[in-house]
Amino acid sequence: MNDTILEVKDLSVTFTQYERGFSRRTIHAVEKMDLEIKSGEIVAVVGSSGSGKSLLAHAIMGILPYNSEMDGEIRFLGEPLTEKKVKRLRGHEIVLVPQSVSYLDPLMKIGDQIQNGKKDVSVKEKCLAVLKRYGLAPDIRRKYPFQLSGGMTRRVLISTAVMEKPKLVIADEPTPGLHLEAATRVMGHFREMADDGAGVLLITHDLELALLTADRVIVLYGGRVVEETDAAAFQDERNLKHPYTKALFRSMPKNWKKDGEQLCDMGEILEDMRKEYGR
Ligand SMILES: Nc1ncnc2c1ncn2[C@@H]1O[C@H](COP(=O)(O)OP(=O)(O)OP(=O)(O)O)[C@@H](O)[C@H]1O
Ligand code: NI
Repeated sequence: MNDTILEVKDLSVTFTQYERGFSRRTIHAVEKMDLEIKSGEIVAVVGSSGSGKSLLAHAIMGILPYNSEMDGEIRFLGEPLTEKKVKRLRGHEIVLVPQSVSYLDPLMKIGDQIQNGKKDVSVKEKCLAVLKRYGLAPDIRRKYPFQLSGGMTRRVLISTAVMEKPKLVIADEPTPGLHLEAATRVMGHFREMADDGAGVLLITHDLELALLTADRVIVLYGGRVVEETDAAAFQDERNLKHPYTKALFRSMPKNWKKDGEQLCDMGEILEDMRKEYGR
């Protein structure tokens, strides 16, 4: 059985900018990215702001901005994921837990959003079961997005995503604004989805949180993969190869030196990176 859910090969995303006069500039926002996710696996994608994380997610979902150009190959369950195909699978077999809570319609009740407008008894029952699973009370269905706390909104976004037992879950920064306990619980929900057979792509700034649950970690910088490793490698810095990954390792609070001495000069590493990657 082929248990590979997603394969991304040589993915590039570029933007063309027109500057004053007639000069044109191409921005290589994602460059020759490769990755693979298997059933049952959580792959964390980490990297600083602007490293191409959301574009990777949007390329897979088929929702890149109109002014971008994509190159490379994306395969889902062994078959090319064409524009037509992803449109059909989106919201069912392939789901996005979006970065922005503005994906919820402010004028639509939560229940209608989770049920995608469907009123059948079976869909309603499914909705109630999913709400229960994520610790939300049934009466949340009658509320509007503005009536929810940040943590509840995140759980609603996840509930919406899992209504149809997805095979691929892409979560783009699912935990900002959540306190540690709530964020840890969200990580647990992704683990459950993976245990149900899904492949999970978890995009985050928060490496420490990702390491609670991820199986593998892909580190991005400037639109490129600089390192890919088992999550377990992060137990010891010596397992990590790239200076940027080492810097991320050292920036995790648990690895701070007790006497306050800085273990590395992050500024120096970033300066080297800028030289190497041109940004
Ligand atoms: N619509 C656009 N037009 C032009 N350039 C864009 C556009 N969207 C993204 N980019 C470029 O691609 C880069 C990567 O964007 P992306 O949203 O993938 O970053 P990210 O890693 O998700 O960052 P964040 O952590 O802030 O969400 C940006 O820094 C920007 O240069
Ligand atoms: Ni992003």
